[in-house]
Amino acid sequence: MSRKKAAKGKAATSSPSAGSPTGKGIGKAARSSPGIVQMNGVVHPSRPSVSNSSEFYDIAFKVMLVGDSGVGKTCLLVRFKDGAFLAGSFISTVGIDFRNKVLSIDGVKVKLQIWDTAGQERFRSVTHAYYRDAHALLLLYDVTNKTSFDNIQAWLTEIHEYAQQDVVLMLLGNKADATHERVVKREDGERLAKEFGVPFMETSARSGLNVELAFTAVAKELKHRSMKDPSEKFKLQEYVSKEMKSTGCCRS
Ligand SMILES: Nc1nc2c(ncn2[C@@H]2O[C@H](COP(=O)(O)OP(=O)(O)OP(=O)(O)O)[C@@H](O)[C@H]2O)c(=O)[nH]1
Ligand SMILES: [Mg+2]
Repeated sequence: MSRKKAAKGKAATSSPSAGSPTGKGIGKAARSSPGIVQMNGVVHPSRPSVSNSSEFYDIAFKVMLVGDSGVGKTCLLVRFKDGAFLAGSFISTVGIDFRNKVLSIDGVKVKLQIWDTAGQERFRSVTHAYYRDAHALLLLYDVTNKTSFDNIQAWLTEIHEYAQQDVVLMLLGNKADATHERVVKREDGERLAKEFGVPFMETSARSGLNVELAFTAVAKELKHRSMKDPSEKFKLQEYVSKEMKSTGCCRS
């Protein structure tokens, strides 16, 4: 399998027309710059990147982070990408942003292009434009914020409306480290996820709990789907449950 070179992540604009992950935007990017084109649900680079990144990859996918403002989407991405926690004052995302990360999954280099959306209502129309090209969605709520949990149903309705039917979806209850402020029990998250048939785990961008696992599980599922190898059976829900059990509740 030939290796492609990953473009380095950089801030995107709040307008879908520039650096857009939409079909239209991709087409433009692929023509005018080292970009990406979409084939059979898998994103391939149109040609080797000329960016300053040295990371090669075999297959690439788009993953979108969604959920209410303040649930920790940006912090989760920064924790995954840089292994750090963005402490201090809360800077709400404007429009949309993205970062790339290449993971090695069973010997295959899987590039995740991770889109960090703005949770604020006023940017919702921007987010809508990006859904259709997402291969996976990580839907977050904040275990210390009941409203963010109650809004999950509305997010799921929106996902049904705008995302691909076969999008890989996972529910994450973030800020699991905040024991004293917790208002949503883990069982409540589990119940909701079961009701909607989506894999679930609690995470913490602060401690790193399950952050790697969440992205790896999604990358494994996407890689499995794209390879369509019948000898290799992979079930996202089972993988998540097994990984969670093997490390108790609290893998970091
Ligand atoms: N204790 C704790 N705080 C967190 C965690 N993740 C994020 N935070 C805090 O929650 C606040 C919001 O985090 P962000 O990542 O900016 O939230 P967001 O979902 O990106 O918000 P928008 O960009 O407005 O949609 C910040 O003050 C973070 O420090 C976590 O895992 N634990
Ligand atoms: Mg943000």
